[in-house]
Amino acid sequence: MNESKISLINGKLHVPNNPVIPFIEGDGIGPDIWKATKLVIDTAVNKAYGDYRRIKWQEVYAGEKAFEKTGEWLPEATINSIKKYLVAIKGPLTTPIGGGMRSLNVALRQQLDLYACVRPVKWYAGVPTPVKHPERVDMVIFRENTEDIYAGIEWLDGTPEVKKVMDFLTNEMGVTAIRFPETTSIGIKPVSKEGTERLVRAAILYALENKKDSVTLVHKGNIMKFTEGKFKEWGYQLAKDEFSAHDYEGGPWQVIDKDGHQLIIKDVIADAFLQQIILRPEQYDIIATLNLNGDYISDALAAIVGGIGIAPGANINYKTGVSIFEATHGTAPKYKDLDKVNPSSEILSGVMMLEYLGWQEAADFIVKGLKGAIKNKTVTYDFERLMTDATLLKCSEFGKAIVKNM
Ligand SMILES: NC(=O)C1=CN([C@@H]2O[C@H](COP(=O)(O)OP(=O)(O)OC[C@H]3O[C@@H](n4cnc5c(N)ncnc54)[C@H](OP(=O)(O)O)[C@@H]3O)[C@@H](O)[C@H]2O)C=CC1
Ligand SMILES: O=C(O)CCC(=O)C(=O)O
Ligand SMILES: [Mg+2]
Repeated sequence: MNESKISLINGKLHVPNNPVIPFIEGDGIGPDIWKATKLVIDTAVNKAYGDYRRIKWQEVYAGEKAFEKTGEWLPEATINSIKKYLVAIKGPLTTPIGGGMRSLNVALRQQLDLYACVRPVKWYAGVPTPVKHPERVDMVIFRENTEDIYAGIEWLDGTPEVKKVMDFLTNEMGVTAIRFPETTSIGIKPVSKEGTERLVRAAILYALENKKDSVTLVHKGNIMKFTEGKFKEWGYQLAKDEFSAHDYEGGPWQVIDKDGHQLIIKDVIADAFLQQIILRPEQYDIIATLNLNGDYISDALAAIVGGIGIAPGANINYKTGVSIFEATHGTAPKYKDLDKVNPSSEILSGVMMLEYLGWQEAADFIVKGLKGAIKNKTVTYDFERLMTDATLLKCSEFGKAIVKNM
């Protein structure tokens, strides 16, 4: 057995003391935030475990760097390496808008079947925010990561393909509601029972493990009845079938009783949810939602606690153990190579990765360092511009400030 390979045995992650962890540096601001992140993670692991534990980083390629080196945007070797070593971390990758290739980020999630995009959102004291009570926000988003309109099934207006689909819809399916059939592009939104169930199951298990008060199914089921509506129905049904949930105050809300703790399963329509997270965020803990809703909600919630400079995430398949940790934000191209942006999103994704490995002591050192740097008002531009008397740090300097405060 290769001692430095993380493995999943009987559903449990086995982590050697020197695990190989593949990383993708990323495009745009990727190299800057990765440098700061690597420094912070390596220092925290060393501080927590000395020479006993150390990550063996293995660079794998995707995006612009991959194209330069191999002529491919997402080489097979990268996918194979992540499958082999199970746990990986990545920087953001560029996706052209409109035409051009499909998202490499989405491709990685789909090819590795990383069905849960897990994005915790909470406020760190001292971070400037646009709301009065950011401390009331403490949520974890479970975003379905492999289906919905992100599956990329779409046809461009004016092509023979879209004409074929249009003919099928009008002639064989009796569709009459397409307003301008000659100039319409078409996209398809697949949402399955299996896809919904594995996502909602992961959200409920997380909520029970962490003794949270509620899981909220966020959907637009009033309009998209058979996709978003079924997501809600399948979610409630799973709570009943697998967790013995029963009606709460007459239903449709459910309640799960476990070890003297009550977990409420509820639902809310997505637009109403987006105003309630600003007005009454304390009513929400764990959010389970479909892919597009989850994308919007991630950035909206991040803004409430200080912006996407401090919004971590993970893409996980709980069955295979394969996971990629990554910031919620993108490549912010205007800041490329300026050593300017906030590396906190990537660093906190590293914290999630360490927690996933069970290396809690190292994760705790990073959070302590981050809190210290923010408390001292030594911060990057995104926070500094909203604070008074703060010291403006570069991306790399902020990494060092975290290390200093560990
Ligand atoms: N998972 C991934 O790899 C993702 C990739 N993308 C891709 O990234 C590219 C750019 O997307 P775009 O829509 O501009 O979104 P970005 O998230 O890249 O940037 C939007 C704005 O967010 C702020 N921001 C982003 N990252 C940071 C940071 N680390 N610290 C501080 N502020 C930050 C900046 O705001 P300000 O201008 O106010 O300073 C920036 O201009 C696209 O190709 C997109 O497809 C997008 C999201 C996720
Ligand atoms: O892949 C992309 O370019 C965007 C993805 C995204 O916005 C997200 O996952 O939050
Ligand atoms: Mg997004």
